[in-house]
Amino acid sequence: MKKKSIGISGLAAYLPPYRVWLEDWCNWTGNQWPKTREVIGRSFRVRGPNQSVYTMAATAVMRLITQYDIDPSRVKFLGLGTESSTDNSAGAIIVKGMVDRALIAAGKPPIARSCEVPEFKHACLGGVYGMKGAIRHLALDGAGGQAIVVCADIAEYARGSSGEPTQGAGAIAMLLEEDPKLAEVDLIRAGAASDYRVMDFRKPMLRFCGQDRNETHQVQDFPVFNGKYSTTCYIDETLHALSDMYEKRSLNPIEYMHSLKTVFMHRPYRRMPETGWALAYLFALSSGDAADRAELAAYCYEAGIEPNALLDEMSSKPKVAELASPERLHYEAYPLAMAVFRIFRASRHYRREILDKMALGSDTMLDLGNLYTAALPAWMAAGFEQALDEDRFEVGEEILTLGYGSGDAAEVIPFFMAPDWRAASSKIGFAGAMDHAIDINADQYAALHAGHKAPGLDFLPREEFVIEKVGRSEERQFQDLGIEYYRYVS
Ligand SMILES: CC(C)(COP(=O)([O-])OP(=O)([O-])OC[C@H]1O[C@@H](n2cnc3c(N)ncnc32)[C@H](O)[C@@H]1OP(=O)([O-])[O-])[C@@H](O)C(=O)NCCC(=O)NCCSC(=O)C[C@@](C)(O)CC(=O)[O-]
Repeated sequence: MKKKSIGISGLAAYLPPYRVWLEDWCNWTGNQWPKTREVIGRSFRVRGPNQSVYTMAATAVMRLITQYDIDPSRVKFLGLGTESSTDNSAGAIIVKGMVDRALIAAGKPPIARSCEVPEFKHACLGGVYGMKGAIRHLALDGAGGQAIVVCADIAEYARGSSGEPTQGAGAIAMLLEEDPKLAEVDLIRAGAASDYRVMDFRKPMLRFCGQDRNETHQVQDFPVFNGKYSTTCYIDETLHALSDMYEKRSLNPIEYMHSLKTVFMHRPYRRMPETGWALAYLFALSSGDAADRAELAAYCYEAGIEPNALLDEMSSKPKVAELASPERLHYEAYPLAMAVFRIFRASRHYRREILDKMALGSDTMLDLGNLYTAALPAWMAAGFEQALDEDRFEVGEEILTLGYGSGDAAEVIPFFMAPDWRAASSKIGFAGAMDHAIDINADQYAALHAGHKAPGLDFLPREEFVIEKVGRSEERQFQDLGIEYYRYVS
């Protein structure tokens, strides 16, 4: 049986307008701007008082339907990937309800009545799992239809925590179908990994107890996390997912890495994907030919490390979950490899092998912070748009995507650029979605962060969903406590 070509035909974005410049934030908080610029980025967005993960998701879906002229009655799968949902029962059906009402009000047909509406949760990987679910749907019972997956999140961290400069908010919707216009997503040639990591980054419900949310009803969703340990988990899990893919495809890791021109990864902040890909490169050198091993040995000698000791460490398969204790959280899983990595980072090869492969869209990403599930698709959207401007992809070219979600799990999925990728990329409109921004000051940031109304922000929404009111009734005859009621502002 011939394998069906299924993948992505379109992408659309929504970002809340409220923007914090990290240089300003450094001045407000006494953090170092040179470090923040190098490690984290330039700015991030904050959700507004009338916004939730559902308003952002539904606005991105409306944009996708409009930009790609989708017939909603053909959409039989609407998946929501998020870790910021505020309803523990309903999920994507909320988004469907909002979009249907706005479509009907505009004289258009609603999304199919027979549409499936799952929500996918696994930290930042929920959107990738949603995309895989949609592809499997299109390959089986949903054949011939279309699917939409929307990834939406609000990444908010407690003030004063190490995660605060990595905040962000936004949503990316993707259209999936057979014979995709943008890129085929090849699940058969993908790799996966998962391992329980206790408390690298979690969101236990206990955090909500005692929150007084009377003013805007927004629940504060600050994670319980251990920054350094979370980066160790990211690196280890992405290495395992890559190994799975190499094995499945009988790839020579270093030859494969050299052959790729573009990589998009989960991006919680600027440095994380660079470090992850660079570690993968060093591991790949270790199983390469004599020249590759000589390159690795050169970095080892400069770092004062015996190459054989590094090779032993690389094959040691450390049990990262055993570092999940207060005494061991700061240990490196691969201490020698990390020391060699710092030498490699300063070498002339680093730009060619690491940074150049992540260049597409990466300047735009400096202004996004962490979008959790939407971080990887946002980078793809920004990257495809830049690739179109610079005519960078060949039809059939392989692009590697690497998703990661704390807790943790990773997915490495190859994309192959479709014949129509240029026309499909021209409709993404990512730069336009970024354009709309309102710079906020320290007081406004403090208010929005605390879930209060911000003084002096008189933004009038247009062509987007807002929360009109939040239910308060807990009567025996009628209950709607905490239910958000939405309006599409046309
Ligand atoms: C990531 C941390 C821990 C960093 O927190 P930190 O306190 O900035 O850490 P640091 O002090 O160790 O500094 C980091 C780097 O800055 C460098 N540095 C120092 N000074 C300068 C300077 N002047 N110029 C240039 N660089 C400078 C310093 O050398 C170091 O580089 P290294 O060599 O170790 O790579 C923090 O941002 C954090 O806690 N973030 C939140 C957690 C996070 O994002 N983890 C990422 C992996 S987990 C993940 O991606 C999943 C997630 C978070 O998205 C959630 C989900 O899946 O749902």
